[in-house]
Amino acid sequence: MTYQRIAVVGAGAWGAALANVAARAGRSVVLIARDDTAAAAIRAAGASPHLPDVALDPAIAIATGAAAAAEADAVLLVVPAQAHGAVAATLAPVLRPGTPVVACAKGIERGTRRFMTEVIAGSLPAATPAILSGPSFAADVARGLPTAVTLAAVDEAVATALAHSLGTTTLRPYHATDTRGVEIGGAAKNVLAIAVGIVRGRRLGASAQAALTTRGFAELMRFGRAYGARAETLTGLSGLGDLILTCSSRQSRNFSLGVAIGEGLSPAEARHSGLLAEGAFTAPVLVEMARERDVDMPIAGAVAAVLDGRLSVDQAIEALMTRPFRAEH
Ligand SMILES: NC(=O)C1=CN([C@@H]2O[C@H](COP(=O)(O)OP(=O)(O)OC[C@H]3O[C@@H](n4cnc5c(N)ncnc54)[C@H](OP(=O)(O)O)[C@@H]3O)[C@@H](O)[C@H]2O)C=CC1
Ligand SMILES: O=C(CO)COP(=O)(O)O
Repeated sequence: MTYQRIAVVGAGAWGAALANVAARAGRSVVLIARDDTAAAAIRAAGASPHLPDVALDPAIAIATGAAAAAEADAVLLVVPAQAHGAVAATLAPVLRPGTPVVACAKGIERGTRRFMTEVIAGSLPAATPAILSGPSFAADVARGLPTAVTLAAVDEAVATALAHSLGTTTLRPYHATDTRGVEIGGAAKNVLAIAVGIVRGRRLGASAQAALTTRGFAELMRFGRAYGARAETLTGLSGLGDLILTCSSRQSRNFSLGVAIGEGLSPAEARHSGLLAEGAFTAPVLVEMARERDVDMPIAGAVAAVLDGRLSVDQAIEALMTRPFRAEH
């Protein structure tokens, strides 16, 4: 089974890339921008202003307003994590019951401490929540470079149908049912990438970067286990895979935020780049949730403390390096 009519809600870098993916897979695609001004700019440029160098497939319809999603067989929700709930709620009056709504953001909702599929279930109780995550830079995906992601829904038939609807010879979606594992991997890796970026910016060396990425992965695994994820999901594309990508490339906005802080910008200055770094929003809530279940996450804790000014970069490094020696596992 395939979902033929796809609505992509959110016309930033990732929304534009996923709209191109769906069009390339032969689907009928509507890309829904935030407002008429944004839609007009996209139509004029033939591209999203957030991904200006990659042309949108001309077959993609550009629209505004939730009503444009009314005919959709499946919806990709591609706005920032903190906007998922509000934007999903606008779709409630128009979607048919049971329509799969795929969260494409990587984060945890602050305040409510909800994962992305929980946010969708809260705003759209009649929809079928799903999640897409994995190592995939929008620019690479939009250009048709080879990439692989995980697409999860609790009902395996839905996950499989979504994967068949979006998969092409350049984007391989692996289907899964562990939605919790997939959403935890995507959310946590952004926070850890900020830490590794700081180490790069401070020029602490490739060995330190590898150590921090690995110990970061241990934190991601501990958090995942405490919140019901399966280990094999966390070692898959949306956990380890995305962590490796995001902790090693300047293409990542989270890693780049860390680099800027490591090079000496204050967190406030570094966050003024205008680029979305989801890890900065997720860090405090990730740390709160870890504490709640007694999960030790010193690297994520250090990122949260640096971002909100409780620790300087040097104090955070010292705190991590002077922790008591312990067994690796
Ligand atoms: N870029 C990437 O490589 C990847 C991104 N992701 C994830 O996708 C999500 C979106 O990222 P990305 O597309 O890159 O971000 P961008 O900043 O490129 O785009 C965000 C889009 O969401 C819109 N938007 C922002 N706030 C709201 C709101 N309150 N209501 C409605 N629309 C809103 C923006 O509109 P406007 O332009 O008007 O502000 C913009 O179109 C993030 O969670 C990210 O982690 C996942 C994989 C890859
Ligand atoms: O999630 C991504 C790649 O998988 C994109 O990373 P950034 O949001 O850090 O740019």
